[in-house]
Order: sequence, then C-alpha cells, then structure tokens
Amino acid sequence: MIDVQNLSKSYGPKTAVHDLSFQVKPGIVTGFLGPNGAGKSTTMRMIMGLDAPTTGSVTVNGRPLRDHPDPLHQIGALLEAKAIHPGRSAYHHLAALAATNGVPRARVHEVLDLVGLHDVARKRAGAFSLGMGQRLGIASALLGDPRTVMLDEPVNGLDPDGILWIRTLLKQLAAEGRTVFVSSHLMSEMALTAEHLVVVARGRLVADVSVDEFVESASTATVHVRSPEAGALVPMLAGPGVTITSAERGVLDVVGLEASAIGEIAFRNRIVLHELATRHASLEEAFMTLTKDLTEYTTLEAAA
Ligand SMILES: Nc1ncnc2c1ncn2[C@@H]1O[C@H](COP(=O)(O)OP(=O)(O)OP(=O)(O)O)[C@@H](O)[C@H]1O
Repeated sequence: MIDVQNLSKSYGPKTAVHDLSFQVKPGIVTGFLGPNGAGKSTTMRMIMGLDAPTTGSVTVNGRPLRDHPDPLHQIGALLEAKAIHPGRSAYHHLAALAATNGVPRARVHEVLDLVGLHDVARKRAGAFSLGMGQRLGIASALLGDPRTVMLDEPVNGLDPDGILWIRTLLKQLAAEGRTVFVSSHLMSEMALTAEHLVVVARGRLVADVSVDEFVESASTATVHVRSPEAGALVPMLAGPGVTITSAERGVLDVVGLEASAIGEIAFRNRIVLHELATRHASLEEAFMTLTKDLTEYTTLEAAA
C-alpha cells in the first residue's frame, strides 16, 4: 500500500507536484498516467524517499520508508535505466546488491529465473540489449521480495515481446497480493495492464478511477451523418445537450443523440441518409481531452 497525502514539490519557482493525494492498493495493478513532465517521476522519487517533499507526506505499507527496518522487502523500484558497470555480469550485479542488503544468495537465482535472464546471467551487462537491461532492472527491484513494486515507464523502448512480458509479470505480481504501481504516458498501454488509474497533469490529480469507469465516462460517442440534405437536418436534430459540427459540406458530426434517434428523425422528415455511423473516442483521445482541460484551467488560474 502506498499512501500519498497532500504532496507538493517545488524546484525554485517551478511546481512539479501540487497537493497530490491518492492511495495505491494491494492486489491490483495501478497505472500512474500523465503526459511528459506531469510530475510522475518526481512523485515516485518522493515515495522512495530520494527527494524530500516541499509539503505533504508519503507512507509505504503504513510508515515512511526510512522507518522500515527492511526497506528492500517493503518496496522494489525501477526508477530509471540504472547505470550498471558494463564489465559486470547480471549475476555479479545482483549478487553484490544481495550481499549489501542481507538478501540470501539463493534469491539471486530466483529473480534471474523470474525475469528470464538465467542463461545470460554470466555475460557482461554492457553487451545487454535495452530489453535485457530492463529485465535486469526489474530483477534488482524484485530482489528483496518486496510487498510493493513501483516501476517508472518500464515499457519505454521495448519491443512487443518485451511489452507483453512486462504486462504479464505486473499482473502476476498483483495476483500474488502485492501493491503494483507503474507509470506511463500511454493510455492505451495502461488500459491493457492496469485495473485502476491515477491520472496527473501539470503535477495535479486529474482522476483516480478504475479503468472501466474511465473508459465508460471518457469515451463520448459521436454520430457521423452524411446526407445530401444535411443543412435541412440540422434544425431537426438541434436541442438541449446536442452538439452538431460540420467539417465539410453534406457531413454532420453529432454528439448527444443516438444513431437510432437520428435515423428516425431523418425518416419521419423524408431526408435521405448516405451514412450513419457511431464512433467512440479512443482512450488516447479521452486521456488527451482530460489532461488538456486541466492545462487550460491551470493557465486560467495562473492568469487570474
Ligand atoms: N531536479 C529538478 N529541477 C528542476 N525541475 C525539475 C527537476 N525534476 C523535475 N523537474 C520538473 O518538474 C516537472 C515534472 O517532472 P517529472 O520528471 O516528475 O515529470 P514526469 O511526469 O515524470 O515526466 P517524464 O515522463 O517526461 O519524465 C517537469 O517540468 C520537470 O522539468
């Protein structure tokens, strides 16, 4: 469990995180979503105690991380591609980490198996591909058998196989009862991986919802209508809650009325339709609308 309370972080005049509060619960994957520069990495660094909050507080499994006697067992994190000595093998890197943190040597073999690096464990890490480096970073994060796992943009730069692997691993870790918190700037990726979403933009909380709720509430349907008599149709469709736009002659995009209702109105008024199609906004579009609104709000507030 991660509990973030009224967290803010300023770097001089720049506010990277503003009064952020949310909880990350065990047993599910929670996605931490926001455009570049939204404050995700800053928040994750504060959760790890690597950066001090300007105001607010964070606990991991009930206490600030520094108050736990066994931090590596409480949380394992992959924050950015870590600099690993290129001449050192994956095995030696993990063995050194285990030795300095009181983790038994046997656990090194377990995590190497878990991330699929066992066969290349004795090779120099300098020769690793991006995907292998990411797997080694995740092995390091899992070394202490942590109750909470936190990964910052783990799929960045990975091929489809690597992405699928991370997705499956995160779900498995959550199914084991762990708290799993993973950041991304891609809504589509989070929709496939996470069950819950914490969405931030400009350092502020925009949404704290289940993926299902987000998909349902955010994806408004637009009905695309093509008719040689589109102009005559407009006043018949207009009404409270209905928005009609026209990108080209003979074409209407209608929000607020179902396709069936539009079809019936056209039929009753003997208007010919050449096309009548419902289109749902993609998740990515819904996410951009949500975060764009906040950007505008923030600008207005700053101007006031
Ligand atoms: N050490 C720092 N000094 C000054 N500004 C910083 C520092 N760290 C972060 N920032 C600023 O704070 C804001 C949030 O950055 P952060 O890296 O947390 O965002 P992010 O959501 O993780 O984005 P990205 O995916 O691009 O890393 C950005 O405007 C960034 O420039």
